[in-house]
Amino acid sequence: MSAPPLPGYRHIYSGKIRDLYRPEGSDDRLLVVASDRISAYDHVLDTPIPDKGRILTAMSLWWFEQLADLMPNHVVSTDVPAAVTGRAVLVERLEMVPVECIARGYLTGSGLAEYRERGSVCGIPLPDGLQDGSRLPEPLFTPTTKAAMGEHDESVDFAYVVDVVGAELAERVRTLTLEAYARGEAIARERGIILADTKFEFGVRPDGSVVLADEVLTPDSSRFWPRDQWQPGRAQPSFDKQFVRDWLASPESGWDRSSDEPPPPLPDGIVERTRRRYVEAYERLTGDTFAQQVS
Ligand SMILES: N#Cc1c(N)ncnc1-c1cnn(CCN2CCOCC2)c1
Repeated sequence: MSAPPLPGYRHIYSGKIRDLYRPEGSDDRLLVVASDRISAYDHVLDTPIPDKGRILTAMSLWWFEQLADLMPNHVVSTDVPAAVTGRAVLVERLEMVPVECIARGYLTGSGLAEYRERGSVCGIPLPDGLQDGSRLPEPLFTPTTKAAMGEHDESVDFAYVVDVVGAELAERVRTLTLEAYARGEAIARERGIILADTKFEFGVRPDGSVVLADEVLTPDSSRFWPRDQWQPGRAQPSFDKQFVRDWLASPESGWDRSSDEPPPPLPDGIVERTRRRYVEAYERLTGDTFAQQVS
């Protein structure tokens, strides 16, 4: 699903999963459009997951509301072109903070690798004996650079953030990151989902206020684990992507993950079961029914 042409909007950027447009004649608004694309093993798959863009857009909007008493956000309107209805949001154009603001409540992925090498994550020392999936003594602010498309973000320490954006803004985004994560983790936990870690992006308004931007607390910006299967000491199953990962790693796919070959198309059954996991995550978190659009 490539970025669709939208009359009245100029396409300005394509990420792995989402696309950015600017409304013609406006310099203070952007349109963020979520596709049905899904990534796995660092590849964007050829097979879309129907409704994924709509489900994650609805989930992000719901999270913005859950966090609205803690911080302002960039959402302006969901009155968007019919071609992208339900999977696009009109937002304030902000001066983006050039750092990925990551909160970790659990140790895994690159954080675990750094811990095993140095006993710390982003320069923050951690106790001995932590395993893959261990809950951290307290959530950590573990920022990274914003790498160019196709490159990997690099972990940085808080001093780097201070150097890049100044002490006041660095403190502010760290505080907001940890507050938003704590709120999200508590809400998700009550509903059977562990939010192991998440990535926020912030922007700054002309008046200097710091605003929550991008998407928030979705399975694309966070690790979602089923709480009832949490077991430190091993890789945790992904709430949303495990069917895809397991099939791609199975002999049935015929794919060699270590090769340079792109992954094969997904079977219909894997697509449908994955779609249902996104719907389940949305309905568990919000308590609402996801209304599939009849296009
Ligand atoms: N959100 C937002 C936002 C904003 N409100 N104001 C100015 N710039 C941005 C912006 C520009 N790029 N990105 C990186 C993430 N993108 C999100 C959309 O999809 C593509 C990737 C954020």
